[in-house]
Amino acid sequence: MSASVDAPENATVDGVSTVDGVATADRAAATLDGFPAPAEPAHGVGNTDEVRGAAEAGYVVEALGVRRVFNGRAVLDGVDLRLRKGNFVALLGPSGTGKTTLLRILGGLDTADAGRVIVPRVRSTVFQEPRLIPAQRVWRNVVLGARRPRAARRRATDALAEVGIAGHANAWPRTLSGGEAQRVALARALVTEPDLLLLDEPFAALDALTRIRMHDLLAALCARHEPAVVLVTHDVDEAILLADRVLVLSGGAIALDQAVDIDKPRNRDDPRFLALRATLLEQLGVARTVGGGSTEVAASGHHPVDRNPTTDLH
Ligand SMILES: Nc1ncnc2c1ncn2[C@@H]1O[C@H](COP(=O)(O)OP(=O)(O)OP(=O)(O)O)[C@@H](O)[C@H]1O
Repeated sequence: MSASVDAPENATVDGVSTVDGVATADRAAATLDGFPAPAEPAHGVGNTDEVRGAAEAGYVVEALGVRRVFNGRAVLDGVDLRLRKGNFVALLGPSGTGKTTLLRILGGLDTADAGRVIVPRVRSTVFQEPRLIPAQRVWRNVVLGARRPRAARRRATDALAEVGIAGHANAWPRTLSGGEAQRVALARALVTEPDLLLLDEPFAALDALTRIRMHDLLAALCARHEPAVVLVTHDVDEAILLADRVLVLSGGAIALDQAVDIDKPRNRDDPRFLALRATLLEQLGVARTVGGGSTEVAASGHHPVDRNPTTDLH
């Protein structure tokens, strides 16, 4: 399905006029049912056949032949990714394989050198650090990107209640624990009701018990809001627990696209879970597996970090 073409920035790629390398389908265009003609896409992108075609096919995200070159090296070279509303994919891969780069391109924070990227206009990113503004109270942090500031306070309160920390609305960010701060970041990401939620190792800095709670929270929020989700993680178990599909990025492209056909909530002792974990670790070049705990691909990309949820407390 690769449609990779070499093209300079701010040029027409495969007929999709791009301002920043990302063609943006508007919310209506990206819905599955009752598809109307795309209207007013962001970034000055015209109503192209490609944007319309992706939406008509039911894709919220359509990235084809994505290429990104840094210092003469193609970090991404022919990445294809299509997502429908409610799809949840986890993106695994050794360190430096371009996971964050792909996420940044989907989020409009970076530009593909070639290929076609269609994403919905309303999208949010959660990073490993909560990135809260210290001088703003929690509720104001939540509604920073709100489009209707008048109802902001109520919407912030609702969003904070949804992530379980309504009582902290008036707090300053510095008074929050790491888990609470990341809940605020999640509330901020969801308050705009994004069609695409991009998560870049959002739980990596949290202790193991908080991480488990955040997994449950994220699963519940995604079931309710049904955005398309791309989760970058080094934690193979996290990927299997949460995602409907696990992708492995290797050699600049998606080397494995594996459906997770296990009922939710998923149990790490389930034989299907264990089998999939072994498959993914093998794909990642990791020979060792760990029973019971989470198996994380270390930053070097070649060795797992053994974790035990009951003892891995910071
Ligand atoms: N702005 C940039 N300029 C130059 N090189 C870059 C830039 N951004 C990323 N790179 C390089 O691209 C490669 C991929 O980086 P990226 O952060 O996307 O990898 P990753 O898979 O997310 O890694 P990790 O798992 O360690 O977070 C790395 O070699 C990185 O140094």
